[in-house]
Amino acid sequence: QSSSASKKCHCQEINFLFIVFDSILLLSLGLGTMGQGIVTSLVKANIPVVALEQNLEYLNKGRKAVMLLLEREAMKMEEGAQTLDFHNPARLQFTVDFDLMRDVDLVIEAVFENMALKKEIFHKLSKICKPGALLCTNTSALNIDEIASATSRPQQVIGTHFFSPAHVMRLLEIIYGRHTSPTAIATAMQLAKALKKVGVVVGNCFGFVGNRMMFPYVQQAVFLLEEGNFGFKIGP
Ligand SMILES: CCCCCCC[C@H](O)CC(=O)SCCNC(=O)CCNC(=O)[C@H](O)C(C)(C)COP(=O)([O-])OP(=O)([O-])OC[C@H]1O[C@@H](n2cnc3c(N)ncnc32)[C@H](O)[C@@H]1OP(=O)([O-])[O-]
Ligand SMILES: NC(=O)c1ccc[n+]([C@@H]2O[C@H](COP(=O)([O-])OP(=O)(O)OC[C@H]3O[C@@H](n4cnc5c(N)ncnc54)[C@H](O)[C@@H]3O)[C@@H](O)[C@H]2O)c1
Repeated sequence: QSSSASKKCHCQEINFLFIVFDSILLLSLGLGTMGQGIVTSLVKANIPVVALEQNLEYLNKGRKAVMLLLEREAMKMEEGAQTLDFHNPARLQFTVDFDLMRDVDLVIEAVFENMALKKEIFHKLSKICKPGALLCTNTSALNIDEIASATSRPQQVIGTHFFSPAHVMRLLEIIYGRHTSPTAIATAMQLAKALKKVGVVVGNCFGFVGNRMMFPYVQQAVFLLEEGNFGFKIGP
C-alpha cells in the first residue's frame, strides 16, 4: 500500500505541472560545441534564452557561431513562412555576467567535462538561482548525484544529455539522480517535447545509455587500428 501511495503522490505532483515554455527564461552556460547547438534549439523553439560564457573571448566566439547557425535555420524557416526572432535581446541575450542567473527558471550547463568545475558551478548556481529553478547538466558521463551534492537542492538537479550536433540530433537523454524529483523529470521531458526532441529517461550510471554503448565501439575501433587490422579483406 505504501508503494501505491507514493506512486499516487508522484502522479499528483506531475499533474500539477503546467509549464508554458514561452514564459520561461532559460540559461545556457558554456557556449562551446554543445552550448551553441543547445542555444540554437532553444531559440528555434521560441524559448527566451540567456547564453553565458566565462570571458569575452569565448563569448564572442560562441555568439558568432550561434548567429551563423540561427541565420541558416532562419533561412530554412522563411521558406516555411515562419520567423525566428533571434536579434531581439528579449529572446536571446549573450553575457558574461553570472548575476543574470538570478532570474532564470531553468539552467542548462554545458561547460568542460570536469567534475571539479561542474561542482563549483552547481554550488554557485544553487546559491544564486531562484528557489524553483531547475538545474540541468549536459555531462556526457559524469555522476549526476555527485554534481547534485554540490547544491542545496539535489531534487532539482537532472541530466539533460544532448547529442552533437545538438540543434540537429533528436535524442535527449534525461538522467535522474537519487534525489531528482518527479517534477524535475516531467519538466525535462516537457522541455524535450518543446524542442521537438525525443526525451528518454535513463538511470544514473557511467556513460548513461548512449555513451555506455558507444565507448566500447570506439575502444574496439582503436584496438583494430593499433593492431593494424584495418584495410584487410574479410572473408574468402
Ligand atoms: C571517446 C570519448 C568521446 C566522448 C564524446 C562524448 C559523446 C557525447 O556525450 C554524445 C554524442 O554526442 S555522440 C555523437 C552523436 N552524434 C552523431 O552520431 C552524429 C553523427 N552525424 C550524423 O549522423 C549526421 O551528420 C547528421 C544526422 C547530424 C546529419 O546527417 P544528414 O542529415 O544526412 O546530413 P546533412 O544533410 O549533411 O546535414 C544536416 C544538417 O546538419 C548539419 N550538421 C551535420 N553535422 C554537423 C556538425 N557536426 N556540426 C554542425 N552542424 C552539422 C549540416 O550542416 C546540415 O545543416 P544545413 O543547415 O541543413 O546545411
Ligand atoms: N562535444 C560533444 O560531442 C558532446 C556531446 C554531448 C555532451 N557533451 C558534454 O557537453 C559539455 C560541453 O562539451 P563541449 O564539447 O561543448 O565543450 P567545449 O569545450 O566545446 O565548450 C565548453 C565551453 O564551456 C565554457 N566554460 C568553461 N568554464 C565556464 C564557466 N565557468 N562559465 C561559463 N562557461 C564556461 C568554455 O569557455 C567553453 O566555451 C561537456 O560536459 C561534454 O561532456 C559533449
